[in-house]
Amino acid sequence: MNREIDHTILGYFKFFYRILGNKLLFTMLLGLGVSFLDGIGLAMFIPLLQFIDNAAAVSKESMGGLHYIINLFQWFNVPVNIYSVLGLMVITFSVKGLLNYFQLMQQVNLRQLFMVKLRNEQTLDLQELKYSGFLNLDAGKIQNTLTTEVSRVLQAVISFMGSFKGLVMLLSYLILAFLSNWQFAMLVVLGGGLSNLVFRKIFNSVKQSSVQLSFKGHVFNAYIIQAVHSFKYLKATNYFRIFSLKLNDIIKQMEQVNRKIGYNQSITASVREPLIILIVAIVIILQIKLLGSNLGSIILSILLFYRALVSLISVQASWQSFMQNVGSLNSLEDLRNQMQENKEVQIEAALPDFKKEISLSKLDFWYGNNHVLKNINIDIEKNQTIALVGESGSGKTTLANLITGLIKPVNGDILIDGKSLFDFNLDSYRSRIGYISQEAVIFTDTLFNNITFWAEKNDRNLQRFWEVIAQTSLTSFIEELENKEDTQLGDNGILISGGQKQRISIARELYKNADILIFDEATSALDSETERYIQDNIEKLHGKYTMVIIAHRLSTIKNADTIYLLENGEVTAKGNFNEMLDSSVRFQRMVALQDF
Ligand SMILES: Nc1ncnc2c1ncn2[C@@H]1O[C@H](COP(=O)(O)OP(=O)(O)OP(=O)(O)O)[C@@H](O)[C@H]1O
Repeated sequence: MNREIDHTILGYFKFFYRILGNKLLFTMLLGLGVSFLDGIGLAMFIPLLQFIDNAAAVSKESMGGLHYIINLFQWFNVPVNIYSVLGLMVITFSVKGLLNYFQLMQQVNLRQLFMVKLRNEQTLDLQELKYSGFLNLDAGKIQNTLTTEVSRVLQAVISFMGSFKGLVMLLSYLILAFLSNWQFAMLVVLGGGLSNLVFRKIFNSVKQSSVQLSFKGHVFNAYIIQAVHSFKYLKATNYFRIFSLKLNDIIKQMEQVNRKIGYNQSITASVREPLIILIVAIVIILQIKLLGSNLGSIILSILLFYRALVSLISVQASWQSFMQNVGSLNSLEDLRNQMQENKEVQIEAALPDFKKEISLSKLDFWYGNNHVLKNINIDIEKNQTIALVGESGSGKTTLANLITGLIKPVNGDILIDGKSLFDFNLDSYRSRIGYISQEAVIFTDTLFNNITFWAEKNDRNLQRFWEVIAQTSLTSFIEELENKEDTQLGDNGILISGGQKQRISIARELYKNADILIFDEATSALDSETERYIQDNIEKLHGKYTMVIIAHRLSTIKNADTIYLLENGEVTAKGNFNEMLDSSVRFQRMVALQDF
């Protein structure tokens, strides 16, 4: 179900409530309690006024409706004296402090919970995303949303709660101010309301900038990913200079938006106080000149308003901070919607053990208008090795993607022991697949974890680890390393060659003990000698695993049980190596070109 951000206060509340549930309400309620106690504490100043020297000037008239507070003391049979009033004040502010402490602690817990929930939700969405959906998503957007935007959403929720707390404080002071002198209060509130119109315009502009900032962040991240990924190429060709110009440009654009937000913040932060003081000043003059009140009668209201104004400033500051980050709520929901629309539907029934064969039956596949695979019929018997050959773009990788269930055929079916693969849980099928691709996959972790995929380091697993290391001729390489299997690989690890990376990738799949091994140009980065060695090892697996080998180097597939020649998405010849040499002129030419 698609979720849209409803840009109203209730809409924002619903968004945060969906993630935090009643814990959000509880924290807000604590905030309410703090504000309430603050109001009560402040109200204690009123009886205190009775004890100042000129008690007559600040008597009943100056307190307006608040003189009832004094009656309250009498009602509870507490003598109204300086000790009882001060004592109550100390108690009220102490309880307020305690409640404030709980509220702040709760807020810390809430932040933690919020980040964990959001990040886990996003991780799950990414995990459940289907491959075709992933191809249509922008990598920059994914990265930016999962890192920067999530932090901005956290800032947004903190500012949102801050605004609420400030608002409650503001309201409690306003109520006290109204009780004290309603005419004065009315005029100040009117002036305050008018001043808010000015801020409203600025808030809207900040909101728009916030959305722009999210978008620019996606683009920036996409460029950064490309710069890191293609660093070698950009460096070797001196294209980095031109690429940097593009990066500089987007950095400049982001900074312009940030600057606009900053300028707005500077204006509002500096204008707020003088504007409010101006309003109060006008109201005081109006009150004295037009309504004929004396200053003594509004002194209490001024005190209350002073506190109310401090709260108003804090509400406005929190709201502005919320607006600066509100664009991230859109990004988050937008990406979430895209991921949900492209979620892979997983059927519960796990695939039973694969016993006889995988049949690709009358498969057709299109990428847009490009008819990439046409009426493919291939049977892969258990523990047999098939090879897919053909020129670049003939559809070999697409076929491998179909076999792994990463993409679904447009027509036809993939049958496992006669049953459609798509009637079973695809993850249960993929758990049995080992995929060794053209680009070796290495994670930033130790060699042991890279190969065992974070298995527990016990004797059994270590023994298995060294077995697959031997199978992939990595033993001497690892034994020469200072930290052996604990050597760090990946970005911050040691530099390893393309061939070593590929052997590590192969070792990982052998460790996994997959049923079906798919080698997509897996030995392309190896020198002839290592290739032969690995080839011998793959040969040793022949008959033990079901293997699909995609290879340009035909020497790699000499012993495959069946070779399929793909031309423009069609199988134009099949057979073992010698049969292919006899039957396919195209295959003969390919072999001749490779100087066997
Ligand atoms: N994600 C994609 N979106 C659109 N078209 C694609 C996509 N991936 C591949 N194609 C197209 O599908 C066709 C087959 O590509 P595929 O990668 O399967 O070929 P291949 O035989 O594996 O090539 P190579 O040997 O160069 O890896 C090509 O025309 C390619 O342009």
